[in-house]
Amino acid sequence: MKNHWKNASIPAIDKKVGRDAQTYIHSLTKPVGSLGRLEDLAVSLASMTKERFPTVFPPGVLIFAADHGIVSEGVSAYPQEVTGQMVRNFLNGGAAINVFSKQIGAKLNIVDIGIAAEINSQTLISRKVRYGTANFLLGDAMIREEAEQAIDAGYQTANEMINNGIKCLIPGEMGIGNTTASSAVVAAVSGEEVDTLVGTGTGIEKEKLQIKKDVIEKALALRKPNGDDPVDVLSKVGGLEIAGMAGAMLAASSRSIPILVDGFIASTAALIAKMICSASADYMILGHRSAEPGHMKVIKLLGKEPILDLGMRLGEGSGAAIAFPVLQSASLMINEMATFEAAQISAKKQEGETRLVYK
Ligand SMILES: O=C(O)c1ccc[n+]([C@@H]2O[C@H](COP(=O)([O-])O)[C@@H](O)[C@H]2O)c1
Ligand SMILES: Cc1cc2nc[nH]c2cc1C
Repeated sequence: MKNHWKNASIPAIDKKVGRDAQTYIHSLTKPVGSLGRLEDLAVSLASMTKERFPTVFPPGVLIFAADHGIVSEGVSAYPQEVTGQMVRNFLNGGAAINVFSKQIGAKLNIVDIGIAAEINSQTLISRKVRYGTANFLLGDAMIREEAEQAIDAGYQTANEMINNGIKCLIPGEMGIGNTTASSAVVAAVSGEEVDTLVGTGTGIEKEKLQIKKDVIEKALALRKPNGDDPVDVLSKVGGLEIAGMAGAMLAASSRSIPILVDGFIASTAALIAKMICSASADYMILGHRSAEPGHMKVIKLLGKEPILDLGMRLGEGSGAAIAFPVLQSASLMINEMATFEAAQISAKKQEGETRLVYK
């Protein structure tokens, strides 16, 4: 098995292009700094793409779907079959991410990286590593080679979308039980108390929440993942879609393509990608803050401020897709606004005044 991602090299972001973009933004027809974080986003996009006039269109939404053996411990509000059923919904165009992908003009690809069922479809990309992970309370979720293979599937499928012209990657996921796997992964790599990380996921009741916390604590004690080894953590308590998204992020960063990161599960994958190669994080922009409590911790570890905070907790890449128009505004601003010089507007502020003065 070839692991393409192991040979990847991630170029440094170009801070000089970022500084040039910042200077140029100051010459646009608006009071200095008045577009707030939109200006910072434009500078980040310039440094990532190495283009003074960065483009993020078209975006590509790449969804990884997989199942989780841990679901048999009663940690989700929904049965395992919903993963495959929702994938059919994606293929039929009826899910939230279909609607939002269409709204933002995104290309949308769905990858079966480990659904515990057979789905026959021409449009589903089949990169099944195994039929769901094993119940990680009873044994490792998967073997190390499978985690590596899943990272590679993500790396390759993202590279294909980039070859086909996407300018911004939105990795998404579908996997009943994956908030349990993500909480376990974050606890393992951060050393944070499980109690502070675990949330209700798809909407479990109080009693189930306690079971979920106990299951994760017991599993971490039994599996003993090495928090310094991201592939070990993935294989012991992780998930195939988390590995796939991490691989996709490694691919995008190696190609200087900005990554718009979704909620708790996608951010957990971002953390894994960052552990594999820290330079990958320089290409990540957080789309939104999920309602899942563990996301707060992951956001802190990634050291970035999410664009939106809408109380969303759907997954599928949906929060990032919703944030995409903001990123697009940043790109269009620097690409299309007139400079003071071109519009013949005096750029000089009068003492105590911020109004523009027309010549
Ligand atoms: O992205 C998030 O922040 C998020 C938070 C809670 C739930 N989800 C979605 O819900 C599923 C996992 O929830 P659960 O309760 O089955 O672990 C999975 O398909 C995710 O896409 C996603
Ligand atoms: C219906 C449904 C849709 C989802 N999309 C992402 N995770 C999900 C979980 C459920 C249960």
